[in-house]
Order: sequence, then structure tokens, then C-alpha cells
Amino acid sequence: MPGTRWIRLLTENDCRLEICTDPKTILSVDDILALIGDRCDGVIGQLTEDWGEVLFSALRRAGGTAFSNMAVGYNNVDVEAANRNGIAVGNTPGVLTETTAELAASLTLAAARRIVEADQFMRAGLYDGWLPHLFVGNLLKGQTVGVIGAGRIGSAYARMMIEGFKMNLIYYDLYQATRLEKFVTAYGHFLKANGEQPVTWKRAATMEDVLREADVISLHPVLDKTTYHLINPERLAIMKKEAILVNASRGPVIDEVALVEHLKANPMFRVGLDVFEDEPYMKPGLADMKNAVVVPHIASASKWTREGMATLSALNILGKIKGYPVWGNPNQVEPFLDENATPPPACPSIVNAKQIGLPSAKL
Ligand SMILES: NC(=O)c1ccc[n+]([C@@H]2O[C@H](COP(=O)([O-])OP(=O)(O)OC[C@H]3O[C@@H](n4cnc5c(N)ncnc54)[C@H](O)[C@@H]3O)[C@@H](O)[C@H]2O)c1
Ligand SMILES: O=C(O)[C@H](O)CO
Repeated sequence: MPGTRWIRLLTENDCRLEICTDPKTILSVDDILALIGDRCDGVIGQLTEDWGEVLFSALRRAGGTAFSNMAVGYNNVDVEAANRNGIAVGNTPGVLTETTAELAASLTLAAARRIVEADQFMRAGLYDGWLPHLFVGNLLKGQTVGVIGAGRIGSAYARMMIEGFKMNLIYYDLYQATRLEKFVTAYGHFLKANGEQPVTWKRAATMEDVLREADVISLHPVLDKTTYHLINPERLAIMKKEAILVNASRGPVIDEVALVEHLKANPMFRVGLDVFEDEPYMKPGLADMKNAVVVPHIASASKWTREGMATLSALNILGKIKGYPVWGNPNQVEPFLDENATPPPACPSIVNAKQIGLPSAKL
């Protein structure tokens, strides 16, 4: 895990720390069982690990009460199994928001302006002079950005695309994104007052409305039963032929086999993908598609964010061991990240706090 603050926070609070140095990228359940051993109070794990009944009951038997993913997404964790074993499950919200949104914006631009194809063309020595039709892509200004899942990251991405490129917004979420709507309204007024075309927003009644209307669609929901294969052949078919689809949420939100077929049939349709259905693998054919930009799950990969994720996950474990209450607002974790201050005596984010009866901190 990156940085050293998380190590200091634990060791200065009398925790003995065992750091896994196995060179394997993804640990199996058996690897983790061996690491838990017969005495372990808490574990910080990664999103690539399968945390279910086997691991939570082993942790319980070893005297443990806390697990934290070093991630905001926790679809790799069976929270019900953790509840049955009385284990608190932590995650790391907030600290990834801007970094992940920036990568989604980067993928959007790379896809819209064909950056990767053009880079490969240059390196292959194929450039022999300016041409009017060389790597013509899409202009974003004035087009419509569609966001599916307008939570922390989806809203941050929307703001970047609206403020940066003056795009109009259409979004779909189970909940109203009130702050985002207010921002777009205010920005629209500002543009109008300066003699520019104002930006607009619309909350779509159905996901299909977003897919039909948007020129760029970025996916930012959690992965659960309701969002598995949310993008399927039928929904791909209703998107514009020249649309751009970006995914920096979780791979299984897209039916990747269907996506490859769609990319083959629609060369002007482009995608930017940070995540894949069977990570670390890509479905057959995807790597050959020039209309796909692919990167290896790096959306949260800035130094500040990764160190913040390490800090928040360590504080989730420490807080539970110390018997601290749970921080009341997982969207405001800044006080835990201030290098020059002692962090608040609270667990920054425990997703099953209510289910296992943990008290909430008074802010
Ligand atoms: N690629 C990466 O490195 C990376 C980095 C950070 C987060 N993520 C993923 O992004 C997800 C979102 O993170 P966040 O911090 O914005 O979480 P969040 O909880 O703030 O936002 C998720 C949003 O999805 C919405 N949602 C849930 N089910 C939906 C559905 N069926 N249809 C439409 N919207 C639905 C929720 O209402 C919520 O607003 C994480 O769960 C994680 O899987 C990926
Ligand atoms: O869910 C998360 O936190 C991310 O996928 C890590 O990059």
C-alpha cells in the first residue's frame, strides 16, 4: 500500500502490522487464510480479493472484528457474510472522486479525439504531412453528456465536462442529484450573462432516455444486481452511431462480448474503458478494436488518492479496534487526510455500521 502515514497511524497506536510481500498480484482465498492465521484483529484487503463467508469466519475465529477494502467499491465483499460474523466492513469514499472523474474525462477526450490511434500512427512513422481528414474526431462543445450513476464520481465527471467543454447534461440515477442540478443551473446563468449559450440539465426518467439522447455516456454506478450488464445489446442498439461510451466504474456493468460486436459493426462508435468484465483479461477481439481506448484500472491512480485510500482503510481498522464510533458523513473525509493533524477518533466509513450496531459519531 502506498505512502507511510497509514503505517505510522497504526503502529503509533500499538498495532502490530504484518504486511503481505507475496509477489502475486491477486491473492487467493487460501493465500489470505494463511495470512490471517490464528490471531488477527483486522485486515486491509484489495478489490481483487474475494471476501465472503470463508474469510470472514476465519477472521472471526482469529479474534478479528474489522475488514477494510482499500477501495470505495466493495462488490468483491459479501457484506451479509461479514454481518453474520460481526465484522465491520470499511471502504474509502470521497478520496477517489476527482482523480477517478479526471480519468473518465481523459478517456472521453482520448476517444473523442482519437489520441491513441494518432499516437500509434506517429510512432509507426506513417505521418507524411497534414491532411484535412486525418484523424477527424468529435467536438464536445455544445453536445450532450449523459451520466449513469450521478453519485460522487458521476457528478464530479459531469461538472468537468459541463464546465470544461460547455456540454449539456442528461443523467439517470435512482436519486436526484440536487447539487449537480443547481451547479448546472448557476453555470448556465453565468454563461448567459456573459453572452454565451447557456448549458442545460435534464434528469431522465429512464436509462434508455440517456442512451438515446447523449453524445457521450459515462458509467458511474455501483456494481450490484441492478447494474450488472446494464449496457447490453438492446441498449447499445439505441445509442447514437457516433456516440462515445466511457466506463470507469466496474467491468461487468457492460456486457463486453456485446460491446466488441457493436464496436466491430459501428466503427464510428468509440469507447474508453478503465475496467473490464473479467479483469485482468479483455474479451476476445477487444484489443484489436481501433475504436476502443483501454487502460488497466488506473482511474484512482494519483499519489494523493492512493495514499488517502491507504490512510482511510487503516483508520477504518484502527477505529474499530479502538471502539471508536463511525464518522457521520462518508462524503466529508478531509479531516482524516490532514497530514498535520491527529485524525478524528472515528472510523471514516463502515458500510455495515447499522447492521452490526456500531454507533455514529457526533460531528
Ligand atoms: N475505475 C476505478 O478505479 C474506480 C474508482 C473509484 C470508484 N469506482 C467505482 O465507481 C463506483 C461509484 O463510486 P462513487 O464514489 O461515485 O459512489 P456513489 O455511491 O457516490 O455513486 C454511485 C451512484 O450510483 C447510483 N446507482 C446505484 N444503482 C443504480 C442504478 N441501478 N442505476 C443508476 N444509478 C444507480 C447511486 O444512486 C449513486 O448515486 C464505485 O462503487 C466503484 O465501483 C471505480
Ligand atoms: O473502487 C475503487 O476504489 C477503485 O476501483 C479503485 O481504483
